[in-house]
Amino acid sequence: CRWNLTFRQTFKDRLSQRFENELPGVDIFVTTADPIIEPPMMVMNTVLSVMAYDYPTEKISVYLSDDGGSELTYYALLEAAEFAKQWIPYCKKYSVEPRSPVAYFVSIATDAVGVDDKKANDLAVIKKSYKDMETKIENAVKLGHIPEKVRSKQKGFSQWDSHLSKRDHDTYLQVVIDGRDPKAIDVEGLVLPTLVYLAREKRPQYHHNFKAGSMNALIRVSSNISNGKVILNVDCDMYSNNSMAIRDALCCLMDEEKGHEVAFIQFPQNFENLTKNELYISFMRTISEVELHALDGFDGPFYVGSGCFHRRDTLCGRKFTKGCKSDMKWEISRKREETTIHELEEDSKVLANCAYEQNTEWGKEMGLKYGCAIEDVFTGLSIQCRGWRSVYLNPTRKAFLGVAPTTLLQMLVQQKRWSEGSFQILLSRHNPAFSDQISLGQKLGYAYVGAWSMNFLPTLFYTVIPSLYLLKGISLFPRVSSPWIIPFAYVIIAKYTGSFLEFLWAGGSALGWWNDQRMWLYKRSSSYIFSFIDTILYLLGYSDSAFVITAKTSDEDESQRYEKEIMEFGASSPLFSVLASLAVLNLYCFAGFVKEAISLGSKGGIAEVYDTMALQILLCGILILINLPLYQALYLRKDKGKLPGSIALKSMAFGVFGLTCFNFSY
Ligand SMILES: O=c1ccn([C@@H]2O[C@H](COP(=O)(O)OP(=O)(O)O[C@H]3O[C@H](CO)[C@@H](O)[C@H](O)[C@H]3O)[C@@H](O)[C@H]2O)c(=O)[nH]1
Ligand SMILES: [Mn+2]
Repeated sequence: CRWNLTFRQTFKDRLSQRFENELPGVDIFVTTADPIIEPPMMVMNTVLSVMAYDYPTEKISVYLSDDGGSELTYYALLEAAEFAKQWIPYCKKYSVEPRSPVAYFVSIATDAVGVDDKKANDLAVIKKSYKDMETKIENAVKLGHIPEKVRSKQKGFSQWDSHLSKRDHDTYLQVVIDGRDPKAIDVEGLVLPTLVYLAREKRPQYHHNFKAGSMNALIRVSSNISNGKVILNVDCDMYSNNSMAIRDALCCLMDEEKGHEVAFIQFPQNFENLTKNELYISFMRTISEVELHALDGFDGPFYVGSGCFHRRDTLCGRKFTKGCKSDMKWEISRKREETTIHELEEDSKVLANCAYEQNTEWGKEMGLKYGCAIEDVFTGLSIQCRGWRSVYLNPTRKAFLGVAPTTLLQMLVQQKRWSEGSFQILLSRHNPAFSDQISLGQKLGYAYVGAWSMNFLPTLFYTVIPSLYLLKGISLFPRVSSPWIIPFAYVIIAKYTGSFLEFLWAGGSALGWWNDQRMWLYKRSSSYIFSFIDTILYLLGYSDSAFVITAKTSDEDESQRYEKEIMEFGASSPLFSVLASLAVLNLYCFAGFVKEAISLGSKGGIAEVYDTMALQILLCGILILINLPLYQALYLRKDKGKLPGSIALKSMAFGVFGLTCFNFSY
């Protein structure tokens, strides 16, 4: 994975010089699924940030897909559209960065600007408008529905009159800002980007295919409304942190020599809410700063969902053909200038109905692929198998910032979904090994993530067996005094110094690396076991794969502990039962060994023990150190984030049971 790291730099001024008047239309998709887990205010900040890109506004169209089918989200979008009229000109006037209002307000030190200054005045005005919008939206959210007074003012709400539930409703679609309308202008009189709300039809008898389903509905609806040649897709928490990102991506897509081979440009997933030592997701650092750069050296990175620019036609199944340079036209084809907005809405709605995809290639060769827990990687793979390459861009000013999981359980559940999806790909007939279109390096890249799940086997082996044998006094590794220790010592030292230095190089902290080792262990000994079992059951037809949405909020207590980097357990999940049982088993083994060693020590046989058992002592000892926060959560902590008593009991019972079995079998 580290053979051919590739780093790219773009020259945006040259893009402007050559192509400023021929820049393509860009359709931006934001997906949300639940107004509770994904608060409308957060979603609106993302929407506003992408509406305000440094790019000709008439060429930007923003589509919000709401799988929650919630009128609260719709209402929030109406309010955001009003606020955009002030926000977009403000951003352009002061070259604001980042362009998510809330992130911007946090980032500027208010006391730095003079009071009578024009800028300070503008800032106060814009802040006030933002507050007003926020109050209105939050009040509606608190209330749980839209007050009749507001409802009656906007005919769009009447779509909800027939609403049955989140899983059973018509298509709701409204062009909130019609970019073609000469009256759709901001406070400075400049045109606004097009803004569309979509909640695709949901019926219990049709599978909705989660995010992939909503993306496909968006692809069709947008093709009927703005038909931008480039599609950017972001998760609802991933706001734009760099207003130049569209131009960065276009530098790669419009490159006259190589651009025609490129299907998509992936930016890394970075996070805003990280603590100093990244308690849970420090591994994303290695993925973003090292592994994706490495894949870029082998014909391109995976498509990892958020922060990715696609060519519309390659996303819809187009094959790469050598010498197709000439028909890559970029002109904007704003469709149907003459249709009225009402007509446009009505015939776009049909495209988002459940039955539309029946007996079509959607979900197979068209659009995002269905039937995999990570639709993104699966879709990217199929694009690469059609001969395209992809590009990884990681500018210094991060292009997108999102919300990382803030509890251990959220992280483990997310990891379960990711490893399950990768394993599904590996076991399917789409296994990249069979493709003759993708390079060996890329195949190895897919194999590496595909095998995540299976890693639980060696991990379980190494966390259980050497410790049990340590207790028994049976040595499994070479003696320290034997030359056979050299390969072991070499691998251990080289691997860990390597990964430590790399982590620091990638911008992490020493403690962050230590946390990373813990997460390495926890993912492998919980998420991966369950994803392995679930994938096998899924293949045998016994279970259906689901998409558990990652929560993007946490309560006051929880976030305080997160800030202080205290690990959050607090739930009785089977994932925790496994982790606690393994930790307790190791504690017993180590304690038993220490007791034994003390009595041996008094008889003088201790040196022999160290010589024969050194590696097992090291391994078991490190497992204990790494598990310290878990023991605390089991036995010492009193707050809500501790492990529940039931898990303490279970893990103790398992520990005793494990030891007894082992004793009897030996
Ligand atoms: O039925 C659904 C479920 C999810 N989503 C949206 O999908 C996005 C990602 O969901 P999240 O719970 O945040 O998942 P993550 O694990 O953080 O997301 C990563 O992994 C997913 C695949 O597992 C990809 O879809 C994402 O793009 C990628 O960022 C969010 O905007 C959701 O609103 C939907 O639109 N419909
Ligand atoms: Mn997410």
